[in-house]
Amino acid sequence: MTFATEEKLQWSFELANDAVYFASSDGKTKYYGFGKQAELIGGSFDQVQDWLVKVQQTNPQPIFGGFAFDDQQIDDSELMNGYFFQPAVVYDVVKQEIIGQNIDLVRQTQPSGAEVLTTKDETDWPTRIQAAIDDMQQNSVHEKVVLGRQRQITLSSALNEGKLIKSLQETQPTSYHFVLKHCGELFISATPERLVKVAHGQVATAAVAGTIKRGENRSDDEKLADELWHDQKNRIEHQTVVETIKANLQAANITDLKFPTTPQILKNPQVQHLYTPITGKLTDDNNLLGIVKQLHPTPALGGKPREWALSVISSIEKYPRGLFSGPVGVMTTDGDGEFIVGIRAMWYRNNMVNLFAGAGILAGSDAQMEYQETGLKLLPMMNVLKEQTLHD
Ligand SMILES: C=C(O[C@@H]1C=C(C(=O)O)C=C[C@H]1O)C(=O)O
Repeated sequence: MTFATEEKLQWSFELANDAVYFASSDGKTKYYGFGKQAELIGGSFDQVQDWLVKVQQTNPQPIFGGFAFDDQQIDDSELMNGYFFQPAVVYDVVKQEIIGQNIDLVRQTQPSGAEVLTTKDETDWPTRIQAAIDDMQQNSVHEKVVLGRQRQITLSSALNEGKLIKSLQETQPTSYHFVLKHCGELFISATPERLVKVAHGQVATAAVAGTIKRGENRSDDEKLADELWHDQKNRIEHQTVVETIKANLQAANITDLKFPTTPQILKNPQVQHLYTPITGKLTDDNNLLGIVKQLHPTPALGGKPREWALSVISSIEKYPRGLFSGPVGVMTTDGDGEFIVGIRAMWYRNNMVNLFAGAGILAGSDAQMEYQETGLKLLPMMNVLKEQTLHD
């Protein structure tokens, strides 16, 4: 039997009530899942762990989903407060394997793509984040907080979901892709950031923090990368993330930690980041979700100290984040799996989307420059929306 084409899999999203698409930037993982044989809404790390064991005892098949960033609730959502499900069928594109009940994938007539009708930004964001900058200038123990903003967009019609996945692949080829659909809501992310991958006892994570724009040409781009690499503010911001991840991995009993001593540069079409890959070994007294619980939120998404940063985030940000900047991903059956950080993201429902972007704020931050940086981080999803109206 021939394996389904990706085009067919993408088009099948439209029909499914519950669906998922997850692809890693290294090309080693690519799944499409449809239908639902089990679900858990809004579970804590421990509840998801218990549920996972139970569900996979009955059906040893992959589970997909995500944890909300924090405890703040989004009232009108069944997806954004945390959602996990086990699809009835999973198409493993890399292995060309079908896991679960084979279903008939029928090519649908696609709706025409959605057009952007109105856009609302939080233009008062720089003024609001200034309070956090002032606080950090006065209290040196308050080192870093990542503050986010949302762009609310109304669309002329529903999103064309087949086109959406194709656009992610074409416009964000160097990112992870994650699309989670449940009852008419979608969470979409084209993130550069892995939270943790566990495969055969090996643990891989990374610090991604510190950002600069891309250059107009190669030499300009290299100059900007060099500027980022030598910039004190960005290096401190990055080092905070590296040190915290290392300490948390040690606390999670991960051994054999390996990482380069200076950061590398990670390039996406819109921005470049400081990047430090970190690897280690899993010991018997922990597992994938245990590590996620220990790491989340890293200071790349929360801040340092963690509890202070979380309280600043909930008081300064206007709306709860939901899955934005939360751990989202897949858990396969043998304890392996991968969680990424749900950034460069948007939430769709009822012809509306919220786009999300945040930036690491330090005592030395300039609020207006951070606003511009978040503007660049909104571009991946803006580009995906733009593609909705283009003809194939
Ligand atoms: C919070 C976001 O990005 C995070 C913040 C970064 C920074 O401030 O330099 C870089 C990468 C991410 O860890 C986002 O994209 O929304």
